[in-house]
Amino acid sequence: MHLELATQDGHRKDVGKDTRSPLEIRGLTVSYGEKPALFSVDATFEPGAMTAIIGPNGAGKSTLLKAALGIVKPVSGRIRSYGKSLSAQRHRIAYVPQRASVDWDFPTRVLDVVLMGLYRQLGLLGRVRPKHLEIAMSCLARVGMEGFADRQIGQLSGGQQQRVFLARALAQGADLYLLDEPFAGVDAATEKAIIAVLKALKEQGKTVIAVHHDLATVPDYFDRVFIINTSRVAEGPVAEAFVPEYLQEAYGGRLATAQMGAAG
Ligand SMILES: Nc1ncnc2c1ncn2[C@@H]1O[C@H](COP(=O)(O)OP(=O)(O)OP(=O)(O)O)[C@@H](O)[C@H]1O
Repeated sequence: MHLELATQDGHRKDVGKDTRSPLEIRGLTVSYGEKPALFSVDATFEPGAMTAIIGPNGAGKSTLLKAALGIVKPVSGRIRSYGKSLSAQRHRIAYVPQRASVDWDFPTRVLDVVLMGLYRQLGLLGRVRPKHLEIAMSCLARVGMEGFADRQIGQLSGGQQQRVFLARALAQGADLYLLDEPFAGVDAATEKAIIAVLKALKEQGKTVIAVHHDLATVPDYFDRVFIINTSRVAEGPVAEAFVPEYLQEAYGGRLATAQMGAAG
C-alpha cells in the first residue's frame, strides 16, 4: 500500500514506499514515418533505482522518454505508471528535456522557469505566493543556482541552463524523473552537481531514468541499464546487463567509437 502526506510546503511525503513500477512499457511501437523508431519494446523500470537508457545514435532513446510522457503517440503498446494509466500519474513524472530541444531565446527569468514546476500548486490563476517563491528558491539552491534567479535563461551557460531545468523538475516534487542526456555539453562541475542531486533523489526513494551517452561513467552513476537499438537489447542491473555481449549487440562496430567518445 502507498500512503502520502502533504508537507507544509505542499510537497508529497511518502510514508510507505510505492513498490509498483514507475514505468512499465509493453509492446511499444512508435513510428515517425515508414521505419519504426521503436519496435515492440517491453520495459519494466525498477522503483527507487537509477537507470541509464543507452544505445547508439538514432536507437530511439529520446523517443522512448517522449512516449513515456505522452508527447509522441505510439502506433501500438501500453504504458503504465505506478500501476495506473499515464494520464492518471502524469503529475508524478518530471521531465528534463534535451537542452538542444529548448528555445533558449524565449524571454523568461530563471525563477519563472522553476515556478513552472509548481504548476499544480499555483492552480489556474497562477498566483505566486511567498511559499511558492520559497520552494522555487530552495530548488535553485539545491542545484547551486540561487544567485541567478533574476537572470534571463538565454544568458546562462549550457551547464547553468541544465541546472535550472533540473531545479524546475525538483520543484514539481515528482516521484519519477526522466532526463534526456542531462550531461550533454555541460562542464565537469555541473556534471558532478547534477549526479549528486540525482543520487540524493534516489536516497529519498525516487526513481531516475536518464538517456546517457558516456558509457565510461555508467557503472559509477547508475544501478541499472536499459539497452536499446529500436528494439530492446537488454535490461537489468549494471553487473548483469552492461556487459560486452549486449553492448556489442546494440552498438555493433560502433562500440569502439562510442567508448572513445565516452573516454574523450
Ligand atoms: N520528430 C521526428 N520526425 C521524424 N523522425 C524522427 C523524429 N524524431 C526522431 N526521429 C527518428 O527516429 C529515430 C529515433 O530517434 P531518437 O531521437 O529517439 O533516437 P536517440 O536514440 O535518442 O538518438 P540520439 O542518441 O542520436 O539522440 C531516428 O531515426 C530519428 O531520426
